[in-house]
This record gives sequence, C-alpha cells and structure tokens, in this order.
Amino acid sequence: MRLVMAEVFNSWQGEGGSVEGSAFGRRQIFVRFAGCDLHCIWCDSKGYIDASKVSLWRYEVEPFTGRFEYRPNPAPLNEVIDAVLRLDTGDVHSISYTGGEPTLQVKALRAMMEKMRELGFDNFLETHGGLPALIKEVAHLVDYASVDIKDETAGATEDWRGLVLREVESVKLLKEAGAKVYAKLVVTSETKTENVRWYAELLRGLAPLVIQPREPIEISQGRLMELYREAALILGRRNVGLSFQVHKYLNVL
Ligand SMILES: C[S@@+](CC[C@H](N)C(=O)[O-])C[C@H]1O[C@@H](n2cnc3c(N)ncnc32)[C@H](O)[C@@H]1O
Ligand SMILES: Nc1nc2[nH]cc(C(=O)O)c2c(=O)[nH]1
Ligand code: SF4
Ligand SMILES: [Mg+2]
Repeated sequence: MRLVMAEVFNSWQGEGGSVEGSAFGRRQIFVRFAGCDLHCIWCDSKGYIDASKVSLWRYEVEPFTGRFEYRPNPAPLNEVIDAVLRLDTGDVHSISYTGGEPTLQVKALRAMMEKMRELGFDNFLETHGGLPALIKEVAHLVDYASVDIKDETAGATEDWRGLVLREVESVKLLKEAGAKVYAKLVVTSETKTENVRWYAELLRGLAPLVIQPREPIEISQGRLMELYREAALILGRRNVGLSFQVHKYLNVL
C-alpha cells in the first residue's frame, strides 16, 4: 500500500487548549498527509494541498531536531511506519494524523492506525470532518479527534452550511465510536456572532468547542472574548475554551 505523504516529525501538540479530549502540550509524532479537498484562505499548510505537486515527502531523522531527509511520493506504507518508529522517544502520548486532509486516503490511514494501535500507540486524528462516510471507516481506531468546524470566513468551500452539518455528523460518529472528540473553530475579526451561535447549537450536548484565532492573529482580544461568551452561553461554561497555535510562538514544528 502507498500513500501521498507530506512529512513526519516529532514535536509537542501546539493546539487544542484545555478542553476535554485535547492533547495540548503532549508529545506526539506527527504524520502529515498530502492533499486536501477544501481551500481555507488562511491555511498554513497550503504547500501540501495539491497532492500532485508534493513529489517528495520528508521525515525527521532525529526526534525534535528539524533535520529532514526526503523520499519520493507515493510512499510505501512500511516506509512511513519506519519513519514514525525511529521517532519514538518513549514518551510519545499519541500519533497525530494531520494534513492536508488525512481521511482522503482512508485505506492507508486505516491500515496505519491499525498498525500503530497494535504497537501500543494511541491515534489522534486532526480532520476537517467534512466527509463523514470516510470518518466512519476509521472511527473505531480513533482515540482522540480534533474536528474543525469551518467558519464562513474560512472560504473553505461553496456550500459552507452543508460542510458544517457534515462536520458535526463526523463529531457524532467519532463520539459514538468511543473517541474523545472536541471541535475546533478558527475565527477572524470578520467571524459573525450569529454563526458562532449556530455552531454552538449544533454541538450542544455533543462535544466541547475550542476557539482558535487565525494566525497571524488579527482578531482583538475583546472580540475573542465576546465569541467565547456566546458559545459558552449555549454550550455551557465547562465546554468552551481558547486554543492558540503555541508551536508557532516557540518556533517548533
Ligand atoms: C492544516 S489543518 C490539517 C487538518 C485538517 N485539514 C483540518 O483543517 O482540520 C490543521 C489545523 O491547523 C489549523 N490551521 C491551519 N491554518 C491556520 C491558521 N492560519 N491559523 C489558525 N489555525 C490554522 C486548522 O484549522 C486545523 O485545525
Ligand atoms: N506542534 C504542532 N502542533 C500542531 N497541532 C496541529 C498541527 C497541524 O498542523 O495539524 C500542528 C503542527 O503542525 N505542529
Ligand atoms: S481543510 Fe485543513 S488542510 Fe485543508 S485547506 Fe483547510 S486548513 Fe488547510
Ligand atoms: Mg499546523
């Protein structure tokens, strides 16, 4: 089995804040898949969105050094698993599957999650959740999931409302399968209060929400707190948190 990979590295989880299901501050091995079907205008992984343009993938040669070696795509699954295992520092909380969108290569994702679980690792899925039919194929292998709810201002797709409903469906499927799930909403100064209320209503009783300012941050702290309050009034005070991309401030991968 082969997959179109972007990179494999060892770092700590920089996102998720302190809500239940978050792995913020936990050491992980990150497996970044190439290719995505959405186009968020602020995506920080734009170079990996068109899988056909990712001719090489890279793996860190020594954990947490940022020193990489490059290999051609598509990568044999065994090669990717070897790259992950050489980064096992013995203190790894879970394997983070991110991208791009990892669920687009669901057969390889599933095979990899099966193998990593067999080896005793927990699986942490970072997904836009827009394809619940694919989520279904891996949900039973997911220990933790961070599911983005794409705000209207992300410009991710034409049918934004449809996307949000499918994302919430994915949250449900993952939760029913036993995963610890939270939703992540990236906000900008243009994010509408009424939209945040709508996301919160959809998530009520289902999963906690973290609100993550788009980087570089342009939303004011006052506005961020307004959105926090609106979400907490609907979801409950225990079910909302802020999340910042801390790895970007600390200059780690
Ligand atoms: C690159 S995405 C890959 C996983 C999946 N495609 C998704 O969007 O959830 C990983 C995470 O980074 C977040 N992210 C990407 N660019 C960002 C930015 N400029 N500011 C804040 N968060 C960002 C996404 O919202 C997502 O939660
Ligand atoms: N340190 C670190 N934490 C992260 N959390 C989510 C990431 C991602 O790109 O999915 C990410 C990432 O790329 N690096
Ligand atoms: S869904 Fe994720 S990877 Fe795809 S464009 Fe949006 S942030 Fe980037
Ligand atoms: Mg990132």
